[in-house]
Amino acid sequence: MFNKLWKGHKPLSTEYTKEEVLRHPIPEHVAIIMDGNGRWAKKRSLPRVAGHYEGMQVVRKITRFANELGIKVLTLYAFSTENWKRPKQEVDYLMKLPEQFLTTFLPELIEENVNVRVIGNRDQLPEHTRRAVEKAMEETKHNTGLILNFALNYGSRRELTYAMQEIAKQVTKGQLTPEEITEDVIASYLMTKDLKDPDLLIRTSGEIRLSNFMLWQLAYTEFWFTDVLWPDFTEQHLLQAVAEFQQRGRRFGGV
Ligand SMILES: Cc1cc(N2CCCCCC2)n2ncc(-c3ccc(F)cc3)c2n1
Repeated sequence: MFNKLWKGHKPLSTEYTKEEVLRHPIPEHVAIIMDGNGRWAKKRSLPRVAGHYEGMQVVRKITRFANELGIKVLTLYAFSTENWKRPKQEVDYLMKLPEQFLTTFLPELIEENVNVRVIGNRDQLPEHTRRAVEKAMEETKHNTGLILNFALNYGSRRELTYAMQEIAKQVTKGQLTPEEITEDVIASYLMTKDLKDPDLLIRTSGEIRLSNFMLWQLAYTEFWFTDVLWPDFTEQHLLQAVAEFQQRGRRFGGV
């Protein structure tokens, strides 16, 4: 696969302050493809899993800062349906991270009124992983602060395929006519049915593709790419992404 690197993004040229960013509307839903963890480790002659571990620390830091900024939903692409193809040792390590993250940070997340959610196919997760995420979802389901939404074993095409199958069943049963299949009906069959679409998508590490992530939901989302590797992503990078989002005039297809 020809990996076209995103050269359009200059290094952090303009420093933004939290106060400046808070003077303008904050994107309600920010989605992040947290890429570059393996490369971060390779640059330091470390094993790939060291990059994943470091990336997990950044998840905590950025979650806290997103909450401070008043972002309502933060969706993080933690594991795709394609990631099962990675070496078994790496997949086994990755499947331990949800548990490790929640064991360490769930008390703080509860303290900060964060509502943990997961989109993706949980049936295929190891029992210990599924148990950890379902416990966190249960223990935070009444929290009304930031929705921290992990995409875990998530694939957009699988999500769309399942939605179409369920809608077709409704039509077969005579409970839905083809004319009644509207965009809102389709959206109501997606895993993100309770969430508004992302306003801003961030992808790190210079890759410029969606990688089977929220293909329906990102129809009108602003994209912000950076060459920064996820383990090096800081609050200042999030401020820059939000500030640049605020400077763009979104038209939702209009003029
Ligand atoms: C598989 C995986 C990988 C993972 N990485 C760390 C971040 C960079 C991306 C790859 C590695 N992180 N980070 C946090 C979680 C997680 C998932 C669900 C949950 F409820 C709580 C935490 C996670 N899960």
